[in-house]
Amino acid sequence: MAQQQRVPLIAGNWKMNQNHQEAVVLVQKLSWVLQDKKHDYERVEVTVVPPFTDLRSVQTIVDGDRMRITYGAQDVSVHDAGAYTGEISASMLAKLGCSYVVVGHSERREYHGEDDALVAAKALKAIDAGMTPIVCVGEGLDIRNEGTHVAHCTQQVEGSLAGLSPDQVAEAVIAYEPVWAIGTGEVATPEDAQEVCEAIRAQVAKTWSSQAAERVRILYGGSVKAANAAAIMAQPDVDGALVGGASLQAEEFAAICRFYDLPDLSGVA
Ligand SMILES: O=C[C@H](O)COP(=O)(O)O
Repeated sequence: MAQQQRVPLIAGNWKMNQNHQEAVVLVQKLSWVLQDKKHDYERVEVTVVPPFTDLRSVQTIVDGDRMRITYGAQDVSVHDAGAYTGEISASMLAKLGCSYVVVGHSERREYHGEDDALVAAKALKAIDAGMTPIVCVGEGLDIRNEGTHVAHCTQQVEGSLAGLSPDQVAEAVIAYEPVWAIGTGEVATPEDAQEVCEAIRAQVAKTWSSQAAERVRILYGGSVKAANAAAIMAQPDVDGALVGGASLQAEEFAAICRFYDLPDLSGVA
């Protein structure tokens, strides 16, 4: 399905890296590099997803310097307030100016036992607070080797967006991240990324609406670098990237954000 009016989104998930002082330096550097290249944020949206402890500092620098970079959080509580030690509510994140909240990242699913129902509840909390959830799905190596990865991912989409209306799904972001490609240097081929992103869009059309399918942005994540971004982003159902390791280097991340300037090296031996 053609990309049409979907504005690509490049999101940098810093994971548990960068203290609040380092965060300010990294955001400033990213902004400078993009400014230097006259980056058009209407053409490609750029967001960073720092640890919770950095958000206030990132908010201050983004607002103070009137940056066009947006930012988000890596997780959110399903609870609104109260005795939930260690949890952070959606309203707290909204108050910090977060535009996005990543939910259901494979590291949350694996290390914190999060299932699709919890992920859907978190997505709804983010939406209720005025933020956009980036809902992550993806298969492990065993499922990929079995060849059932498409069914696995479409089922995860069904479960992880359960309860959202077609309009809410249209405004959401889905990230397809094959677990075997995260932080391993093992990137899925552009065709692998397209296969699953296309199937996810078809599933959204079937379960929600064709309009939601046309509007929802679907990102690819897993060892995205400047060297492979152009080929991945050229796929018709890939609307951006969720970038981990490479988002910690301002120059590299800025190059990914400007993927349309990069050569497509996929055919080069
Ligand atoms: O959220 C980001 C993904 O887990 C990808 O991480 P990576 O780019 O380091 O493979």
